[in-house]
Amino acid sequence: IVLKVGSRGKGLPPGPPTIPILGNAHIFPTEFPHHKFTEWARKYGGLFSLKIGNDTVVVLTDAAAVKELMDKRSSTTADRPPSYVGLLITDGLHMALARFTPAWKTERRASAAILTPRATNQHLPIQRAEAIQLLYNILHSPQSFYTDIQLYSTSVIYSVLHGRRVPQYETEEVTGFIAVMHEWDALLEPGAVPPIDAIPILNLIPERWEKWKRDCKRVRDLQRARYFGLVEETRERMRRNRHNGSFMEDVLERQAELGMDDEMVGWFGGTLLEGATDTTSSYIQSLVLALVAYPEAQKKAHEEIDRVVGEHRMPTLEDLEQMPYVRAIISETHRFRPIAPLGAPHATLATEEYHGYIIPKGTTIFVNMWGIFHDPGKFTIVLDSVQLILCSLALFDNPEDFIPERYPLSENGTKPGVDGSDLRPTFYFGFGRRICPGMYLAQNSINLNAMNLLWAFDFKPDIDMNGNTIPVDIFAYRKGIATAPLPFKCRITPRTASKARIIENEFLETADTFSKFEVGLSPEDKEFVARSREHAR
Ligand code: HEM
Repeated sequence: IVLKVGSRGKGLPPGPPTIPILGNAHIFPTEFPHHKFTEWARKYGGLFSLKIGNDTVVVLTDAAAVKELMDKRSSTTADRPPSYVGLLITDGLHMALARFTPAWKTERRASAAILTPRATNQHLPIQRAEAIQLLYNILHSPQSFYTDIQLYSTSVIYSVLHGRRVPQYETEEVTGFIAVMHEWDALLEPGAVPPIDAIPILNLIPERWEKWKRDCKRVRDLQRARYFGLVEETRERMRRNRHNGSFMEDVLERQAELGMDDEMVGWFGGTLLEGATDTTSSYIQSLVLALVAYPEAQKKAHEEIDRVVGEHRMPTLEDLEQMPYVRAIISETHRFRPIAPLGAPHATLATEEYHGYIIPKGTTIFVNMWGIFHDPGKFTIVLDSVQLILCSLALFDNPEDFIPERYPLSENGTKPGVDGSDLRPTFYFGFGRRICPGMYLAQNSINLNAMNLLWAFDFKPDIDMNGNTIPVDIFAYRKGIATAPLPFKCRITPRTASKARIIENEFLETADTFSKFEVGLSPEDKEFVARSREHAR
């Protein structure tokens, strides 16, 4: 019986050879697992399995299987694998980690009512104002573009959720929040804590010998203080009739109708805050990285945006309709560097069968987005005659390159002749009932910032003291379920003096939009806001 633990049972999809008891645990990748999973997918197929002790993991690197199992059969694949750390820190109330529980369903319902395309459009003015703030910050201190992008995504979601913006990166609301969130991410990394979900007996080790348990407690206390404090601040403002149309006001007004107690409201707000920040900033940072690394694509986008928008005004969301190349750049950034290369793990609520394979109840499923979108069989393209000659008239395998030209050729960027209909443009936002509830809000942020940044700036590699170019490293990414480029340097300059002037003027006009969100600021932040407006005048 012991020897059977860890073995791949009959009917499971194939996978790497197992050893007794551990199964594949000894070879489970702990860093950038999407690379190893992609290698295994090429060897074992679009549906392969791993055994971790008695637990089963299935990895999907086949878009048709994803469509069928994750979207169409979502009623049985919408669970999450158990997370002891998640339970310890958030009592199972973190929407992104929660199992398929009544609490998750309640939070999901609450987000669906408020994060629809129509509802998110109400938040466009603050997104637009923060996007102008980002341009202004980059214009004046281009070297801190990386943290200014993080400031953008944090401030937008603070305003949307709690009606209270954060005006500078250095403020505790940004740096403290990001530090704790990264500590929390580290605790969720495979291997960071003993495998209590698979071997519950390990939980009997007393807390004084388990640093990770003390870390969980500290993270829990810090997160509760922030998230619950923010809800209390919003509640207090509502008591004083100082409503400003924020998302949490709506939740608090409908709290009883939504069936949410105070604990749930606190963690709900916290989950949305976490879900919105690193993801949006990671996307924009990857976009900048790609523009620096691929000047030809940047040049074409500049030409298009100049043709459609011109010199004398900033782009608006409506302009995007007329900019197929900029739209292609937006899609290609998702494909080139998906922010969650393995999505977020789902788990099965019942046994499923697919193409003769058995996927038992309780299986963890990863969608290998990296492997799907970096498949040379699907994403090889030929650009033009010059490249054809360079490649000796052969198709070259280039999913690793940033080539927006894929998109005008097919909706999902697959090479001509390959059926990409199992993919969809929102694939990067997840699947079935678990699809990202912040998708529309995120898309507005992405579209606004992609257009603004391309309209306003030239992005070039940094140069050293001797004037030599320092190329960016397009592979230097942070570990974790949600990745981001590591901080990098580049030169960002305004494309024309008149565009710089427009940014200055538009920045002054944001004061009106910002005023209702500049509540509860610390004295330092208030002074910072007053100083930067004065300086702009
Ligand atoms: C570029 C931006 C973003 C990307 C690429 C992204 C992507 C994703 C992905 C892949 C998932 C996992 C879905 C699944 O399990 O199948 C997810 C879940 C989630 N996202 Fe996003 N997201 C983004 C922005 C946002 C924003 C702005 C918010 C909040 C307003 C948000 C809140 C969440 C939440 C709460 C979940 C968990 C949903 C659940 O488990 O039911 N995300 N996101």
